[in-house]
Amino acid sequence: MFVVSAPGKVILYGEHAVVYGVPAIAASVSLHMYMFVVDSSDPDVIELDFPEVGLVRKWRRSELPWSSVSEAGKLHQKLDPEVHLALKTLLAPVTDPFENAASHAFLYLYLHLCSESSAGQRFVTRSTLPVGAGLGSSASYSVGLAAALLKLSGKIQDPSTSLSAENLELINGWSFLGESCIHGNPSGIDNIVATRGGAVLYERGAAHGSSKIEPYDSFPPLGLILTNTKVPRQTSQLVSDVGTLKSQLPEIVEPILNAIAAVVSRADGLIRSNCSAEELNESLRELAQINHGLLVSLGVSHPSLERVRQIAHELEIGQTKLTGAGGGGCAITIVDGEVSGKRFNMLKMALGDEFDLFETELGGRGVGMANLSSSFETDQISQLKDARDFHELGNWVYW
Ligand SMILES: Nc1ncnc2c1ncn2[C@@H]1O[C@H](COP(=O)(O)OP(=O)(O)O)[C@@H](O)[C@H]1O
Ligand SMILES: C[C@@](O)(CCOP(=O)(O)O)CC(=O)O
Ligand SMILES: [Mg+2]
Repeated sequence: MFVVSAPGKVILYGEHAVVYGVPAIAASVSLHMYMFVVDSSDPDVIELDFPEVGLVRKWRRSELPWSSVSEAGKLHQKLDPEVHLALKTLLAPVTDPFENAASHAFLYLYLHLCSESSAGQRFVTRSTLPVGAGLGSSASYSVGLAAALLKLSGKIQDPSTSLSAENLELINGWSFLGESCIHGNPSGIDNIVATRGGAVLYERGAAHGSSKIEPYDSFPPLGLILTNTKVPRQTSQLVSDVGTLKSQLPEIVEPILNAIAAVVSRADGLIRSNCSAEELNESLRELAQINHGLLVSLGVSHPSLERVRQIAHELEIGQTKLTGAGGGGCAITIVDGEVSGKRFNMLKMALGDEFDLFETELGGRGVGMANLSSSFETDQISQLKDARDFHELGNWVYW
């Protein structure tokens, strides 16, 4: 019995454009997805219990489309269309899009990493991250899933003190395929941040393995408020809408993507420079405003996100930008100076209960795993409340 965890992320600059090879800047957040792997009551059955997406499901291993899996597909470079299709057919009766996507990613990785003769297991998730809100819950789920199945299948040996660079590469590669099942066309930035943690400048490469990752050794301690508009949306739809706009109006969309690239390049230069904290904060706020405007012109904002922007502006709290795929979900406000309880509460009161506000630390640890003691009972999972409860479950190993 063991548990794995992976963090969510915020994209500070460059979302959407990153899908088309423009660099982007992202950092992990201190909200996590946890996946518990415990023995199933029936040795022939795999059971999923994912309360955040309302998924409770069981499959006999013999029902799964093992014959569609090829050895080449196991090299995890891109989705194998045959397995993808077999799973679409198997999951056609699952009409809820969240449940369908989570089951699809699970079974795709399970078929490739485990075998028909593996023992029965039960997989239970718990997440402190909002799902479908722009904070990379799909990537933290995919990273946790990849880590859990790689450990279960022995492809990652039980690590004693830390995960190796090879372990990390395996987890990141397989989690990208999980993200591909959920998103269709992910850039890879979310899964890299959920895997390695910290903060990075990421640029998607044209070929597998050619993406560039430039970590930040020290990321500025930005005062950041996260606001969840609670307007549901799916990243796959928003990414596909931007793709359609790009193919219909390339002469308009390409210059917007180039402008986003210039915003990211300017922000990267500033973060790596030794300019004063004040100058940095002011410039990063200005760049957030420009980046948001460019995302609006790509059609991925939402009236609820504009409301957060307007209120934060009226209260002179800072500059707000959507983060992640937009269309609802979360906004980040880069605060003018430090986040004080007073400013946080002012924004919270003005926005009201329709919105959830969080403070988060940027740049924490990536994927982790811990063995559970033999006395651990699955009933305990639903009683775990905060990061400390999860941390105390065992000796966690990280990268
Ligand atoms: N805790 C979880 N358990 C199961 N599936 C999850 C979980 N968190 C996220 N997912 C999957 O990720 C999808 C949401 O991803 P997405 O639309 O990219 O939003 P975001 O990544 O911004 O939260 C859900 O449909 C579900 O398939
Ligand atoms: C829009 C995009 O840039 C980020 C999506 O993030 P999220 O799923 O909304 O957390 C897509 C991607 O990079 O894969
Ligand atoms: Mg996502």
